[in-house]
Amino acid sequence: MAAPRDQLGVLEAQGSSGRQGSWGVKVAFPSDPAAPAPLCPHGPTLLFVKVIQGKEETRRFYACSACRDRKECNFFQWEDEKLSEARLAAREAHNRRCLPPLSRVQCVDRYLKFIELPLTQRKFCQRCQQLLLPGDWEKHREHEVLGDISVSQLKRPSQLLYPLENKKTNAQYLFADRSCQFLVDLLSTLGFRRVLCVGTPRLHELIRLTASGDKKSNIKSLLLDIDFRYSQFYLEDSFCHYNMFNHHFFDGKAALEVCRAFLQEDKGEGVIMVTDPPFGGLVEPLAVTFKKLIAMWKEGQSQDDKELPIFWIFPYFFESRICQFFPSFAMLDYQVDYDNHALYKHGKTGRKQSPVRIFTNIPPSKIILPTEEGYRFCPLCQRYVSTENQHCEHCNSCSSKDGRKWNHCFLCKKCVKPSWIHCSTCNHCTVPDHSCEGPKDGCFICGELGHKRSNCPNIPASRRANKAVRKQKQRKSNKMKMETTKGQSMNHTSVTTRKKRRERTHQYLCS
Ligand SMILES: C[S@@+](CC[C@H](N)C(=O)[O-])C[C@H]1O[C@@H](n2cnc3c(N)ncnc32)[C@H](O)[C@@H]1O
Ligand SMILES: [Zn+2]
Ligand SMILES: [Zn+2]
Ligand SMILES: [Zn+2]
Ligand SMILES: [Zn+2]
Ligand SMILES: [Zn+2]
Ligand SMILES: [Zn+2]
Repeated sequence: MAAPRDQLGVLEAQGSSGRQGSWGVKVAFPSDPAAPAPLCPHGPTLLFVKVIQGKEETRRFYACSACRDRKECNFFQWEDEKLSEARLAAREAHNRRCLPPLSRVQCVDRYLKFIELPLTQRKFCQRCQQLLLPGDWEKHREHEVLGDISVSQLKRPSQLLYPLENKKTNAQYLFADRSCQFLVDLLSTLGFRRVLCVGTPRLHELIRLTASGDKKSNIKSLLLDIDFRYSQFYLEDSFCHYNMFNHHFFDGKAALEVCRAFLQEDKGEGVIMVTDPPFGGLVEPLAVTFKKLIAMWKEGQSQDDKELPIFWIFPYFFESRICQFFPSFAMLDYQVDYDNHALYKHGKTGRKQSPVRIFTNIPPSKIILPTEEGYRFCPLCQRYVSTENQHCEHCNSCSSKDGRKWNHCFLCKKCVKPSWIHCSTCNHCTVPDHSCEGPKDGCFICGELGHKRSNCPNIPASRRANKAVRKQKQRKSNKMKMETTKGQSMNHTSVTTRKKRRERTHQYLCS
């Protein structure tokens, strides 16, 4: 039974489903909305439908909401499939086996014991990604163990833990200091007192660090993340093990109430949600989840017309898709940089321009972008824009999306990328080396003209990034091979060990 699971997300961006030449899967609505979705270890599954050439297949199926790779979670069930009692029992047993090794309460208990230990007894197993109490030492004797874990290390778990970079689940790309500091300063300038961090562990820790160091900016933060390792470092009121694709709290009602209380404190005043989901994730289930968090915040609100302030960090080519669900959102020009993403990081090793932006319902006029990093204020648009993003008098806006100067096309009546030309056969602007023969010569993925499969905005960013990273790695590896022949040997062991270590930790965390 082949589940078309790996194609998830292809149809997602820009609402491309239904176009000729497209294929993939999209989220569907259950025929019976009252019937609960079957559960996988990551909570309620989502209903998907396969779409080929714009046509939805009739048979729909449930699959994991969080993992876009069957290797990570292989849940599959046709919508109309009836399971035997035995299979249902086996599934329940599997879900139970996949529970984290420790309950939330046990984690907190261990953490409290750990911080009581003298420095010399505070150890962290790098292989198991776990803080060790003296009773655990023997079991980890042969593992790589870090000693003398200081309080400042405990306060920066995102630096102690290695990022889970598996693209199809965690895609844990951590903010570069510059972007993280910018966000913290901005939140403080805007006067927020509480931040609900959904999938932003590094921002969460920087907010807490800033608050403990500076009494004037005493912002509180609550982290919701699927990465269970973080539960070792926080008490119940500052971390919830959570799945943002189905609004599932792994620790049940108690955790949900922590989140509710956090959102509704001070009658909901002074709180903002900041989220940076995995880029390969589907926008629709995320939007459904965020609307549930908004509703939770609204319950505690007296004024109906207010909106929960949100920063949703995502690549710019998802603009139309995000605005479809949140019409009041605007995209800021600020380019968010990451530490561990070869393409989305600033400077020499990354490309200069990160495609990741902030989408928000806070008026852009209130958000000051740093002029020393190449932003300027446009008095006509009443917002900060990239310096090269010039105001187009015909569009009456600073129209560039990617930070470069775009050119106005009078025939298309809009600004277009600088490399594009107006093709009189196609009757619109597009890349110069296109073929004018119609949809079959357009993009293989979405059928649109103007870009090729490799640049399709409908491929999740992560996939494209992967490809570019693979290319980069290939180049590097070719270079290394050349160097090897010059007498150097490659260290295969370290790569294998790292891979094994990751697999083991993944078992510990997710299965
Ligand atoms: C792109 S990273 C963002 C990290 C952020 N840039 C930072 O530095 O704080 C995505 C984050 O979302 C988390 N995540 C991935 N899938 C998730 C899910 N289904 N539910 C909740 N969190 C998830 C990852 O563990 C990771 O921390
Ligand atoms: Zn799952
Ligand atoms: Zn260990
Ligand atoms: Zn302007
Ligand atoms: Zn224009
Ligand atoms: Zn044109
Ligand atoms: Zn043409």
